[in-house]
Amino acid sequence: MSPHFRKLALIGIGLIGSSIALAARRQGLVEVISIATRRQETLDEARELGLGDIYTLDAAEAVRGADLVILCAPVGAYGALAAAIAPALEPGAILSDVGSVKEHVVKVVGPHVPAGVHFIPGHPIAGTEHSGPAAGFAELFAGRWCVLTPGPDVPQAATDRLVGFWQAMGSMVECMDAAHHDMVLAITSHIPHLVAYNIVGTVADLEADTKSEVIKFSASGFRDFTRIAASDPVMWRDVFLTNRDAVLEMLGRFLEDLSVLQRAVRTGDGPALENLFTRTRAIRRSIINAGQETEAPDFGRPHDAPPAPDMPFIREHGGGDDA
Ligand SMILES: NC(=O)C1=CN([C@@H]2O[C@H](COP(=O)(O)OP(=O)(O)OC[C@H]3O[C@@H](n4cnc5c(N)ncnc54)[C@H](O)[C@@H]3O)[C@@H](O)[C@H]2O)C=CC1
Ligand SMILES: O=C(O)C(=O)Cc1ccc(O)cc1
Repeated sequence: MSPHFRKLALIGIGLIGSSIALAARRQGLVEVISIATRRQETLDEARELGLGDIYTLDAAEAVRGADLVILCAPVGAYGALAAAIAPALEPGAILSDVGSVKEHVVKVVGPHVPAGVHFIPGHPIAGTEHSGPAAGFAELFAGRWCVLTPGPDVPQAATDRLVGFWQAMGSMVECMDAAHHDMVLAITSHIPHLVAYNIVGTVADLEADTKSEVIKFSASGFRDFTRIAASDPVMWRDVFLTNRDAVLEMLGRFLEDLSVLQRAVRTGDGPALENLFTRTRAIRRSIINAGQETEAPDFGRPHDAPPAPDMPFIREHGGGDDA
């Protein structure tokens, strides 16, 4: 099944939309890229960066004649966007997205999808704390997972085509149920971001003199949190508004475990602390050994940076039979 598309429409052109534009173009996966944004300023920036071929403020106009449409805006905008583009979607087209939550997307986009259009929600588990059209880079998806959550009515051939598209951009692809995705991502991505926003927020609320001391002497642990807590406020607001149940479920467990740790610290329970820290160190090592992370993550390369030195990774792990 060819991962090649005639016309790719990207609705929203921030970090993820621009990275798809650059990667799809570099891999020769599309003939024409049309880009729609809400604001003229963002559209002008995308044009200056040469990310596409057609630029418009009208999302319906952008999707006309497209055989692949990917929503790349914050998930809170998806319902209105789906309603706007629905009448212009071509029969046989694939409609997908990149949102960090999936059940909500199925709920707000699904009802607008016309018969004959194949709706396959997606989520590349790859990103940085940067946003906007200039933040994207073609290697963003290399060696990273992309989750697809096709419904039962989607023809296998359409799913295979989209799997091929992501693999050709270097991703490893897995299909799963939307609710399962949301539960897994709540603990692996959403709660870590909430914790980072919280710890940096705690520092932000300290008295001025203590705060400047913290910033002056911040060790790498706190600095790592500040990177995550610099992530896009609107995007993350929407994640927590739309994945509420799974986040609350996982937050409940997290707080229970934090209470256990609090008790261990209060009672001076060294073995309990050492035991946990030994188990968590093993998790980090298993992630490194699985090849999903390097000791020094290379997030945030600018879009015009030279190809990442680990690009052969694409051939080893992506574009193969991971789906
Ligand atoms: N930032 C990250 O690391 C990752 C983000 N995602 C998902 O990708 C999507 C886009 O995120 P980013 O590219 O990081 O965001 P971004 O903030 O860099 O870009 C979003 C773009 O969406 C457009 N937009 C914003 N509001 C809109 C509206 N109301 N209607 C139409 N267009 C609108 C604008 O063109 C804006 O540039 C989100 O749904 C997010 O959950 C998925 C994986 C990683
Ligand atoms: O920058 C980071 O550390 C991230 O965690 C990037 C990220 C953000 C949101 C997603 O849905 C997937 C990946």
